[in-house]
Amino acid sequence: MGAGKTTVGRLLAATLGVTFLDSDHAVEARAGKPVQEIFVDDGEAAFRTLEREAVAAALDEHDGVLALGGGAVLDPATRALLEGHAVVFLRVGLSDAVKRVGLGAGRPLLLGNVRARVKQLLDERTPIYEGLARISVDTDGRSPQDVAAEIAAGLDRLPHRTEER
Ligand SMILES: Nc1ncnc2c1ncn2[C@@H]1O[C@H](COP(=O)(O)OP(=O)(O)OP(=O)(O)O)[C@@H](O)[C@H]1O
Ligand SMILES: O=C(O)C1=C[C@@H](O)[C@@H](O)[C@H](O)C1
Ligand SMILES: [Mg+2]
Repeated sequence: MGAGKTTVGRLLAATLGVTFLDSDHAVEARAGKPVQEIFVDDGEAAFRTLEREAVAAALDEHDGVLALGGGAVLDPATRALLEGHAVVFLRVGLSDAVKRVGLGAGRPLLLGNVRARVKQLLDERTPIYEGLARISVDTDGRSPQDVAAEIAAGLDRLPHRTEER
């Protein structure tokens, strides 16, 4: 959270001239309410089910840049579906992440002590993100435009890019 997936993903799609989709927005469209309301009304497990379905549909139907919710890759089925895709990991350190998410509004998993929760999530998830990524980009102290430009250059260098999307 706060890595900049939504912000950078949108910029990258514009740079590449392709469409942009965010899995959180797709889940919200399916549920008819914001992510944090799904967590409160229905619980995290219900959110994760909707997220798994939304990501699977997006990978099947959408041909542009897909920004994933921060926890989407915790699901083994989602990880399997991402194989062969040009997965990008936006690396962010604790300090920049905390600055970017502020009080954590709209991010239910950060409720309570934002800094401690961000640290815990980064520690738990970084190995998973690193294991999936074809491209990793450091984002600390850099603008979203700069990060998007580095990803676009990295995609150009990936082998068999056209077959893999
Ligand atoms: N490289 C950056 N430098 C500074 N601020 C950034 C950068 N990238 C994103 N931001 C800002 O950080 C905040 C969080 O970014 P964003 O919502 O894109 O993160 P996210 O990874 O999509 O988070 P989530 O997992 O909650 O969906 C936004 O206010 C955004 O403008
Ligand atoms: O990191 C997470 O688990 C989450 C990140 C957000 O994108 C949302 O998908 C939701 O708030 C959960
Ligand atoms: Mg996002």
